[in-house]
Amino acid sequence: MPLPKFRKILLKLSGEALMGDQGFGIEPRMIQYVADEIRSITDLGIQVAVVVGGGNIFRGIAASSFNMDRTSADHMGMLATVINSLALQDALEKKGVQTRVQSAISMHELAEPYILRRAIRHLEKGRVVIFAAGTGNPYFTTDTAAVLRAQEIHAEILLKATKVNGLYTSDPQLDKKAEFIKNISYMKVLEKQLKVMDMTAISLAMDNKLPLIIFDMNQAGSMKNIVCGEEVGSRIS
Ligand SMILES: Nc1ncnc2c1ncn2[C@@H]1O[C@H](COP(=O)(O)OP(=O)(O)OP(=O)(O)O)[C@@H](O)[C@H]1O
Ligand SMILES: O=c1ccn([C@@H]2O[C@H](COP(=O)(O)O)[C@@H](O)[C@H]2O)c(=O)[nH]1
Repeated sequence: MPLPKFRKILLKLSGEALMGDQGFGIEPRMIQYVADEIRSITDLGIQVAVVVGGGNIFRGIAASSFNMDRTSADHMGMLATVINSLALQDALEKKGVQTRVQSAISMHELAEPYILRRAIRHLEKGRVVIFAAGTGNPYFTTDTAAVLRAQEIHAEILLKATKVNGLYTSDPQLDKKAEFIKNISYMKVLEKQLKVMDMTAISLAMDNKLPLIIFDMNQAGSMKNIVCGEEVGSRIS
C-alpha cells in the first residue's frame, strides 16, 4: 500500500461537477465515482473531511440578480449543499465508508449540528465528516467554508476538486489561450484576481498558510495520487 503524505485533509467538491453531463442536479454515476475516489483515500488511513458546493442546484448570487433578496437566496444555496451532502453520505455508506454529516444550519432530523470537537472525534475514529450548509451565513461561499473548516480541524491541506485540471491565467472554459499555472502564491492569485476560488477563501487561506491544491475531479486516481505526494494540478501556497 502506498504511504500517504498527509494525515488529515479537507476535500472541497464542486457541486457543479456532481451533475456530470446533466444540466442540473446529481448524476448517479458521478456521485458513485466520487464516493469511490474518496474511499480510495480513506483506505489509506487518512482522516478526510469534505465540503460540497451547491452550484449544481442553486447559487444565491444568481437568484439575487432576478430580484430575490440575497439572504433568502443564499439560504436556498446553503440548503442545496445539504442535499448534495446527504447524497454523498448515502453513496459513501453504500460503499462501507462510515460518515457523519454536520450542518452549519440546525436540522437535527437529518444531520448533526456543527460541533468542532465532535467532528475531530469522528475523524479520529475514521469517519468521513461532511460539512453541510457552508459557513451557515449568507454572502459566503462553500470555498470559504472549506478553508474555514480546514483550519478549524487543523487539516494539513485543502484539495479542491473541480471541473478544470488546475489554475489558469484566466478561466480556461472561456479563454482558449489561458495558460496553466503549476505553482503560485496566494498574493499573486489575489493580485491577478484568478477566479478558481473566491478571494475571501484565498485570503483566509493565506492568513493561516493553508496550502491549496486545485485538481480535476474527473481524472480518476487524482485524489490518491495527491495524498501520496504526486504533483497533480496546481498548488497555491
Ligand atoms: N483562473 C482560473 N483558473 C481555473 N479555473 C477558473 C479560473 N477562473 C475561473 N475558473 C473557473 O472556476 C471554476 C471552479 O469553480 P467550481 O465549479 O469548482 O465552483 P464552486 O463555486 O467551488 O463549486 P460549485 O460548482 O458547487 O458552485 C472552474 O470550472 C473554472 O471554469
Ligand atoms: O457559507 C456559505 C456557503 C454557501 N452559501 C450559498 O450556497 C450557494 C452554493 O455554494 P457554492 O459555494 O456556490 O457552491 C452559494 O451560491 C450561496 O448562495 C452561503 O450563502 N454561505
